[in-house]
Amino acid sequence: MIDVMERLRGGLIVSCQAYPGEPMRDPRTMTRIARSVVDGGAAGVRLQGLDDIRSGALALDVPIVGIWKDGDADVVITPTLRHALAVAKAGAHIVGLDGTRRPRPDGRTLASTVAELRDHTDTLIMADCGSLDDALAAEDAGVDFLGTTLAGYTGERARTEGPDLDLLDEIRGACRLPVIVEGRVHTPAQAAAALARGAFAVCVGTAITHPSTITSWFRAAMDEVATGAEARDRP
Ligand SMILES: CC(=O)N[C@H](C=O)[C@@H](O)[C@H](O)[C@H](O)COP(=O)(O)O
Repeated sequence: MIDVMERLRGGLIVSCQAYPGEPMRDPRTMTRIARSVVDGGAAGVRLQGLDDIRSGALALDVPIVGIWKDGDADVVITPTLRHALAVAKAGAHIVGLDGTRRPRPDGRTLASTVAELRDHTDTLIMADCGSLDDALAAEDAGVDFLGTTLAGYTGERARTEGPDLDLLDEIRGACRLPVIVEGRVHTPAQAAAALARGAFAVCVGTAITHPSTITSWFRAAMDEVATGAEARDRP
């Protein structure tokens, strides 16, 4: 097994996800995107869904953070032990799962989910956290990585425009586990700043792999100019 932790240290993880109903939601397409980001220097990828993970595991030689988003409860990222075991079996080197303190759909605690995963697999575990209290609880539960993935999405913290680097500082001040900064890293400068502030690795999704959102950013900026010009031209 590749030394997953060392290969990700200081690296860029690229999240390759398309959402339900989107044209790129297809394992072959996502695997091609994943191969492209690896060509560009990604140290690892984050893949959603068992088919994407299986396909990625065959085609890539970088660590895969696997998640399975399912259900319509609050907890959707690899919400139960069943999902986590399936993600590991599909070939993920790291199982990414909801690492918040919210109730999980199978009624298990994060700690018992982690313990069962340890008993049945040899994957590493990343907890997607939304606050410092989540990170402290996840560290106690025995995970390997803490992610800022859910900062701004659980009601415990404001949704910052860029990555929540204050949360990175707070977690680093209180926890000993490596922290992966994920969520709203939209520019290379933000990724570099996260690393400079002590992130173990940085995970970028939308800004690299979600063309419709990126396109909308360009449109919005251009529309502002067009609107301003119209206003100036008005008699
Ligand atoms: C909150 C949530 O459900 N985040 C998801 C987790 O897998 C993805 O939708 C994000 O794209 C991913 O975390 C990367 O973040 P960003 O796309 O902002 O770079």
